[in-house]
Amino acid sequence: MASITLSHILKTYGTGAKANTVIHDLNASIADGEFVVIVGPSGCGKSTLLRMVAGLEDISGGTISIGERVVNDLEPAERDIAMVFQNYALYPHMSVFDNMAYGLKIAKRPAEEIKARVDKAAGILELSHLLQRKPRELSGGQRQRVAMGRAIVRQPQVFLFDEPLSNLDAKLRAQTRLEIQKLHRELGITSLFVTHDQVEAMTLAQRMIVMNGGHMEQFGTPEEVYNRPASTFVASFIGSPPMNLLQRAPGTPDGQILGIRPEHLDITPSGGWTLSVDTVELLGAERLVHARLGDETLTLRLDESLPAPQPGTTFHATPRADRVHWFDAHTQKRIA
Ligand SMILES: Nc1ncnc2c1ncn2[C@@H]1O[C@H](COP(=O)(O)OP(=O)(O)OP(=O)(O)O)[C@@H](O)[C@H]1O
Repeated sequence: MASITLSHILKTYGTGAKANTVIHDLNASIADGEFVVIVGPSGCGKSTLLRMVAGLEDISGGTISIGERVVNDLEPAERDIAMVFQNYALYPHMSVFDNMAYGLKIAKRPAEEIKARVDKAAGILELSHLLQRKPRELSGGQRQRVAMGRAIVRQPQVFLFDEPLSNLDAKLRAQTRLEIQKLHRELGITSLFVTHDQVEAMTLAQRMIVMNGGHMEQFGTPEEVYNRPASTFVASFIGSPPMNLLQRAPGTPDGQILGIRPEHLDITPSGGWTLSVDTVELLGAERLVHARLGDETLTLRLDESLPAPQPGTTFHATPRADRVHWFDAHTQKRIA
């Protein structure tokens, strides 16, 4: 196992007038054994960053270290990493056993050792009864487990996951998420996991890197990112529905933005803000009330058991004082 240190990482595609910098001076230290999720919208540079750690993409500037070694100029095979991809990348003509054993065969490990390592990984992943099948005879979730098994048998210092769950349906995704958590608890291997899904990020991460346009907006635990978002971008990217961001709510100083999450607004008989209801959505255990405050819109999340205001009516609500966030309207950064 090993730590990963990203120091002043820069990535530019193309040269001269066509140069396009997609990662800007990124710094992060991932501890030995830590599970870190890189999350952000499409095109923010998260796959590029992961691929640079893997050695599948050149590094334009800065250094990447795995443990004590600077790996900038090492081939992927020399970095002691294993990567799990979205499309599984299994060999269709090989059995599950051979797919999992492939890397060890290439590394010329003895046959007994290969069998022992594959059997152990198959046991952990509940694949023991499927070892003689071909990938086409497996479900999507089982294929993903084989891809993970192939990574485990190599006993790498670092696991890299590139959106490994995005081809699975919602139920399998949730189940595989739990399996990955369990696997990490058992093996404790330093892991970097890329996703655009904030729920996946919040549930899997010990710490998460939130990226936007090639910049790291925040690096923190899910609790820190949720409770103290570093910018309006993080505030609206993490959390569903997103945090309400209001520039003209009563009491908002000039040049500042008030942030309040939908669940942190309380309906009151009078006082506070006067809101007019646009629409109400029932989600099961809770209701979303979409309302207007002057010319701005906001959302409240209410327990389903509470009486909900009706569309077309007005009501009063008060933001919980200890849950209000302030951002600079110019820089969009959190005001301490
Ligand atoms: N080979 C390439 N040549 C030029 N530009 C590239 C290349 N690969 C990626 N880019 C650009 O780099 C930026 C980051 O891409 P990257 O694939 O890392 O984003 P991402 O956050 O992983 O997005 P997604 O979730 O859609 O995969 C994008 O603007 C993309 O267009």
